[in-house]
Amino acid sequence: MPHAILSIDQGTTSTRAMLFDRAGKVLARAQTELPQHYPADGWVEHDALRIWQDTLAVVRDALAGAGLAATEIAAIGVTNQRETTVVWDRQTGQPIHPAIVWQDRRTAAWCAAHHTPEREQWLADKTGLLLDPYFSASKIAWLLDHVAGARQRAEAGELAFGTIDSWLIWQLTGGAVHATDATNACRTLLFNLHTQDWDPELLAFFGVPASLLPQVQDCAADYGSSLPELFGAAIPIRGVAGDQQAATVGQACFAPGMVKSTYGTGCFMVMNTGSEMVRSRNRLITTLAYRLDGQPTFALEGSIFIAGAAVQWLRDAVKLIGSAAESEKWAREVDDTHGVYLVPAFTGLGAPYWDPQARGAIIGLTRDSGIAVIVRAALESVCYQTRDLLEAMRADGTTLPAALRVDGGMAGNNWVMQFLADLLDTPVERPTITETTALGAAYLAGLGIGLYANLEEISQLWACQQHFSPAMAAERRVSLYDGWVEAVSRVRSK
Ligand SMILES: Nc1ncnc2c1ncn2[C@@H]1O[C@H](COP(=O)(O)OP(=O)(O)O)[C@@H](O)[C@H]1O
Ligand SMILES: O=P(O)(O)OC[C@H](O)CO
Repeated sequence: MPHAILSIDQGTTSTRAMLFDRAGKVLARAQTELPQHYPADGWVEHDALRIWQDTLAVVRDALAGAGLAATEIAAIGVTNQRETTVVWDRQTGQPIHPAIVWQDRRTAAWCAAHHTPEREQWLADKTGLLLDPYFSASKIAWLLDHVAGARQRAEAGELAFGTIDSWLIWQLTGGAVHATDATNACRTLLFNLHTQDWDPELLAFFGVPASLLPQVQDCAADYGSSLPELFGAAIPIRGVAGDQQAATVGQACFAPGMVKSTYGTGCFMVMNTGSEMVRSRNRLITTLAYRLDGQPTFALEGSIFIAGAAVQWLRDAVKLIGSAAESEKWAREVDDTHGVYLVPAFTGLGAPYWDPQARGAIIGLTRDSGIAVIVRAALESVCYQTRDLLEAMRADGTTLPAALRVDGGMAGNNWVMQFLADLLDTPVERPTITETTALGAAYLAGLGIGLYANLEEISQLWACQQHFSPAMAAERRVSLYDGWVEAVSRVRSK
């Protein structure tokens, strides 16, 4: 059997293809940026056909880069930005509207109008989620209500819904397979974590006809094969997971209590809770880590909307730095921010606050506060927000991890990783391969095609590139975090 695995990683800002060998070594990669469309305040859209064309292009580039033919690829793994919603015509394969992206807030008023404490509880009990525009269901309902004729066509069975994984699988298989995996399904607000299937009561509440929905499968399963004419030969599609769940697999967080934290534009922290569906009392999400052989493995997730984006803001909006990497040099220039805190609530606050009305602030400025202090405060804010999530997990009664496994662009900043270890009083570990999202999808596809016998084999492949040990005095750690809690309280709207 061929030993290379192709991973398609369709993210919010880019589409990439990576080829891995069985040991997880990168053989080739190709990437292209994805344009963002903001047609109205709070609206964010993607061109779904462009996503498909970009996917074809990066896969072909990666194959050419590695000098491999499609016949030398054992399987395809697909991972994707989650929640983003596409509805298309089953006959023509044409989307009826641009994709509505996870960040899109157009259904905020609908969610607010339907919010009652009882309903929040009902939804959380079934789905582990909150009634928030972030998740797919209200986006689907919006499309059915605002695109002319869409509701009748959906009821007649003419339309299909999918998150980006389903959309790409449909296109890759020429419309033969309309499927999604359980980790993507559980981000829609339509999927019942207990029954592990679509829930008729939820479909009725959101007004979504069952005929729109893809079949829900395990993360390592048979998703058909790519059409032979696309890449020169058919390639089996055997692995699928949402990007944060794929990163959890790529980080080999397979034991309960293991946590990975991904620092890209935002930060997503996922704690494996095993077969136990831990219900957060602190506004974390209960979600799936993965589902294999019909067995769900659950997780607690905290989502922070602004992490690396705070560094982009320093670079692009206020122009204090010339590059993201330069932030590290500035942070090392001062030994303290002397009470200055930057709360990057640019788009409200995510977990555990869920406060869409909060806005950002810099607090505690004096005449001595220069560029270094402000840059350092921005980097520190990412660590304080991570501590907020760990505190919420601690308050939910989970055992805190022995070490935090990190990845994503910002994990390359050694100063941030050391401050993170200090502030959490927990070791931070950065793996040799930081493209853990693509790697996780490749591992799932490898499991699906039989290249790996089990998760144990995969966990042997994880290797630490750098370990950051906590070294801060307890007193300082406590007083710094107290200052952050006070700073957040000053920007909150409720
Ligand atoms: N050395 C660095 N220090 C701080 N932030 C960084 C550094 N390198 C990259 N970043 C930040 O990481 C983000 C890019 O990470 P990436 O994982 O590619 O994100 P995404 O997949 O969300 O687009 C950017 O927001 C950038 O500002
Ligand atoms: O594409 P990313 O890496 O920004 O991840 C997006 C998340 O899946 C949204 O829930």
